[in-house]
Amino acid sequence: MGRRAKNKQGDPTPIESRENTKPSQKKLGKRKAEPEADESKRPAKKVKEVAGDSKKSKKSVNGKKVAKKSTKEDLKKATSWDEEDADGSGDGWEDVAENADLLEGSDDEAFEGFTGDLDEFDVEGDDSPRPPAQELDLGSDDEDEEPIQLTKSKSKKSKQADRPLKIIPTGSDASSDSDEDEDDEDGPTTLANMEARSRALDARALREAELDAEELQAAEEAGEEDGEFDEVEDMEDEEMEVDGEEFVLPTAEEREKEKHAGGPDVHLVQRRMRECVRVLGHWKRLGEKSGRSRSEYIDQLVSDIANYYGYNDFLAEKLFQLFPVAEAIEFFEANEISRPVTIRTNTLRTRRRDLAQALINRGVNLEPIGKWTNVGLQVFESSVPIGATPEYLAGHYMLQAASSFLPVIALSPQPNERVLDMASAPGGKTTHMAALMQNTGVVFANDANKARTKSLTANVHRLGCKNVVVCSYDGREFPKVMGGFDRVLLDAPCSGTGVISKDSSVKINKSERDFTLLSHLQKQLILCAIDSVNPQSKTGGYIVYSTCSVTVDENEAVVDYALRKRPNVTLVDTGLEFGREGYTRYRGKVFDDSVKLTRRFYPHVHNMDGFYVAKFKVERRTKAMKKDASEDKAQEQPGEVEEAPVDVKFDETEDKPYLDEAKRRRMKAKGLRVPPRNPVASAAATVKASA
Ligand SMILES: C[S@@+](CC[C@H](N)C(=O)[O-])C[C@H]1O[C@@H](n2cnc3c(N)ncnc32)[C@H](O)[C@@H]1O
Repeated sequence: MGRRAKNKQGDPTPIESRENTKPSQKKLGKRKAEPEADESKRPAKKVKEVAGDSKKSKKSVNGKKVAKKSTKEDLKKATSWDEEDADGSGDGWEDVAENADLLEGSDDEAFEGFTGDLDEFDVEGDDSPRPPAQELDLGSDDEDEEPIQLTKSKSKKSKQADRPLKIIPTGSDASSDSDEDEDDEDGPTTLANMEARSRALDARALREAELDAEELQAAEEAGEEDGEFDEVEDMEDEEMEVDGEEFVLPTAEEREKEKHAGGPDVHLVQRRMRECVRVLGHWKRLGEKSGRSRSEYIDQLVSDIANYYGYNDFLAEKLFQLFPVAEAIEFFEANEISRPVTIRTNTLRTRRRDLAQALINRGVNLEPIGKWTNVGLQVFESSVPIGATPEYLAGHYMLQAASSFLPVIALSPQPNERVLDMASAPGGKTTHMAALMQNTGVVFANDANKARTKSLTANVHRLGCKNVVVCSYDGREFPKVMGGFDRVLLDAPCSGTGVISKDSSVKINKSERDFTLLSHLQKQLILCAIDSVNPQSKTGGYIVYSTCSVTVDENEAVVDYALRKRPNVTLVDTGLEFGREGYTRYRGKVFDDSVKLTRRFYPHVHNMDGFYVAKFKVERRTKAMKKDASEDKAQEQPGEVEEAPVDVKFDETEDKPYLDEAKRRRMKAKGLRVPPRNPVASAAATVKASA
């Protein structure tokens, strides 16, 4: 079976953006049409954008070098949070796209600039928390309210006009509302009709997605046995010729030569990518004719993707493998575009409609994100910096990526519960949970990085969360430190491959070793998170595991590991209305069938950061479970599944190389002489972890 076919995943998402179903040739074609001067600089520019260290950037096209693969040895450095905010200075800027126009202004500047009167925002005392967020309904429940004219949104062209208009809407809420949705399209958007407008957009997107899906299906059924998009047939002959010459795929040697000569011309790269996508998408018809193997085309395409978008070869291939060929290009393209700026209303301080009104009055052009959240607002443009408004300073909202609402919605913490946020800084999700719990119960907000707890604490105070206790332990010390929680959120440290659009350094600084170490840390943390839950909780007994990464090693592999090591947990529905199913098979790995209950989110599909969410229910351990675990073990394929001891946390032999590595790092940090690595042990660890 071809590589693409192996990797292909069915699309369970009810809606996909129109872009998602377009073959990538179009996108690449568009690039071709762009001015040459800009184009030739593009890869180098991308690399230059890498935060803070343009010298890292080396190898590229046209003689420009793109950065060497990272040689970071340190797991800490492998994670996205350190690079983002190692000094904890990112107060309130949790997971937010860097959009200079909208977000400019540091916190300090913002405080200096604040001269307003907080009373005007009708801030309720913290002692009388607002009703739970679920009860808020923007617009429709308040017909007497004076409609607020969003004149700006009608008269000005949004800066986001070139992107899919909305963050992905839900598929389930469109059809029944269609009449009302269509209604009064041309009138001004008011707070009263905002929700309906939002639904209308959702409904339209659904209809378009359905049409796209139908078209796609029709195209597939129309005889393209290859199973990929077939809309370029007419262009076939034209495309096969490049500058009057027939396109010929370079050999591996030619590719090497080309690299040594300083990299290919950017136009050549574009053309080749287009050709490779086209041939791979029509393999039966075009592949055989080419006389080359599918893997030769794939190697060329991956190499060109790395070059064109500025990734190291390893990461380009790793991400490429996640998708069918044409979709992979969509993913890489989406990583070049910022996601929409979004804010979360802090319902401990205000209501969404009041916040919207206050911000509209300040010249902010915004809309509800979509029906799936009743606290989110998408900011299209603003004449004031969104991170420095009086409302921001008064804690009426958190600048927060839409994707990071998802794990909290899935966990759904209830009032009066005892909740652990195991890796919580800078606190976007902690403060969301505190609000859902209406400032009752207690949220233990933990983060191993003490520096980052500063911004966490600042946010907790700013947003008026009174039920939060901040602490700083290594998450792996739980439940020894504390256990018996009703719910636990593990928003795990990860590689950040879902947030490349906001941190492009990920493109070049992640190596295979980083993924190995991260996956191992995540596996350790998830077991500790599970063990910290009180299985007898009357109201809960849940854990949510999430990452802002799209790799399988950090997501399904971790979840599957937890299922194997802890027979007392089961995956349950996340309750999220959209998102693709988690993989149950991936490149020879087979995961538990229930892993399909987990959800994946992608920039090119949902117009959100790449994200992953899994929800577990934790039950009491019974003797039968222990027995089952050993029976399961007996049935395991040799070499495929690790031992699943119920009482033992980690297999020390298996973990020894990692533990040694951690010890080396600690010694290094203390300035002690570090013993040389045991090459046999490290190699064994790498082999085992990648098996
Ligand atoms: C993805 S960020 C968390 C973002 C946070 N949940 C939020 O919503 O604002 C991951 C966090 O894990 C923390 N971390 C890394 N290793 C950890 C460990 N072993 N135990 C606990 N926290 C850890 C990092 O300091 C980082 O703040």
